[in-house]
Amino acid sequence: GGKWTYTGPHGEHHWSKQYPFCGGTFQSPIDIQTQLLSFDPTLRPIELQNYNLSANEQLTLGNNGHSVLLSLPGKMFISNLPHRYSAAQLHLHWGSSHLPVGSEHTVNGRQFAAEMHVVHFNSDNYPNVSMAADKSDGLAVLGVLIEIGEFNSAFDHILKYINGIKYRDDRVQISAFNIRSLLPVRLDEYYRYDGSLTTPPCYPSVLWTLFKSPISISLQQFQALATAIYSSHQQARPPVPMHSNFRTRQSTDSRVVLCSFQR
Ligand SMILES: NS(=O)(=O)c1c(F)c(F)c(S(=O)(=O)CCO)c(N[C@H]2CCc3ccccc32)c1F
Ligand SMILES: [Zn+2]
Repeated sequence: GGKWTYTGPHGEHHWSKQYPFCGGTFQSPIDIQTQLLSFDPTLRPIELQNYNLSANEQLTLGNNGHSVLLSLPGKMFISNLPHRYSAAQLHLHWGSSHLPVGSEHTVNGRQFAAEMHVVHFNSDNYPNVSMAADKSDGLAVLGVLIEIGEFNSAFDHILKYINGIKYRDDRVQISAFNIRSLLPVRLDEYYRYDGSLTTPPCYPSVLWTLFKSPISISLQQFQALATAIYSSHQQARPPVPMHSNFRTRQSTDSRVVLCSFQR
């Protein structure tokens, strides 16, 4: 991406100067206020196809200076949305080792340690994620809240390679695995709203699905993520650690957040 950052002179309060949508409507993330949720019985359990990738496939794990990204094959898709939404990539947002709160979405003001986003694009209407990114029906992102707790062996498929992508534009090839194992057990309980990319260009093009159940990773796994990664290139001086790569909460305005569950 461009030269935007999360703090300083190119931080989020300056994004809208170069990326006008960042100052617009339908922005993400937001605080999910559970008292204001509207139950929608048409919100069915999320159905995922071809998420169980085999170990002899390879995926690219990379550092783009803003996040840690895992490329995903387009054969993975969500099958019960208004269009087929095919997977493009997943990436993470996290806090810092001193402040282990770094989720983008919050629930009743509670910020979680981290958040994972699985980015999909409308492959019925567009050839790739870049062409879909600025279209109102272009993207569907699955959000997973991450808290500190039990060791997460599924996450270790990614975290064990973290020292190979320390610097901006580092990339490694990793063995694929069952991406479903990164998601919570309950795919039937989620929040749904219309929002945006949480990074520039902030296009209001995202159908957000945020699962109610957080997943857990261990403190050691979190610390590895929070301390291993730099936003700067390997040869850059001084090195710029990457942490707290989350956008602050945006106003919900007149949007109503739907939920797939009662109680
Ligand atoms: N939190 S989020 O889900 O809104 C989100 C990000 F947080 C994020 F960092 C990225 S990015 O590609 O790493 C950085 C510039 O878009 C994307 N990238 C997506 C969106 C647009 C686009 C276009 C081509 C390839 C990937 C992406 C993203 F969708
Ligand atoms: Zn994201």
